[in-house]
Amino acid sequence: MNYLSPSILSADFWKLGEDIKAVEGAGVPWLHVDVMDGLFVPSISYGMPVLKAVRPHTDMFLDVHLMIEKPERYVEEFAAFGADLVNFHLEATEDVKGCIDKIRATGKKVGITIKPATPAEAVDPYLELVDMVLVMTVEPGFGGQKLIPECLDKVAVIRKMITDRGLTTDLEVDGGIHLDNVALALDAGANVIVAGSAVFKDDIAANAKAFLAKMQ
Ligand SMILES: O=C(CO)[C@H](O)[C@H](O)COP(=O)(O)O
Ligand SMILES: [Fe+2]
Repeated sequence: MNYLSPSILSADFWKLGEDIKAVEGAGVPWLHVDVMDGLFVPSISYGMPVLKAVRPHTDMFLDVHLMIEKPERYVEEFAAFGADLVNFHLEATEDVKGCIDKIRATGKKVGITIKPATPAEAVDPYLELVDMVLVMTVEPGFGGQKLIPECLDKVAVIRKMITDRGLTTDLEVDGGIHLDNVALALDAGANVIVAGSAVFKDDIAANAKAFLAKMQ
């Protein structure tokens, strides 16, 4: 099953609710929430208050991408504020297993994320423990960047690991995905597609529907 997860990082925060309703109305199942701390990545986005504000107004699956140092400090709070899945970066913590366990204990789904320079093999020891692997296809920190094509090779490697072990782990790509390259990501083995700047511009519902049509 394929899922589109539009990133609200590129939404218009003056009318965030309206932008979210546009994608929900188009039939989009997931929503991607990027949290940046200005330390793990060079920018600061938003955090719990935005998640808390959005949660009561949508049934979409809230896919939270933590780009923060020592995520174990906050994963329980993000779960409590309405995340359905909490993704954290392997590079951001010295205790990956402990962080997975903390998220698991909240009853929410667990995702692990790797930056472009981190090899696919880094996820190997955790594959049985998580619901999703997120492969960054740009350097985390900003929306609107260009896809790094080599990252799709890692997607193919991780999809093979998942298949070989008989797992049902979701595999997400994030960064620089547009209508003209989404097929490459799907072909590499991704089944969850994040798109920010390609969705939250002009006619948002039409953009979302165009992605959904390419993802069936
Ligand atoms: O995690 C992210 C940035 O660190 C965003 O989810 C990502 O960049 C989405 O934006 P776009 O589709 O415009 O590249
Ligand atoms: Fe993201």
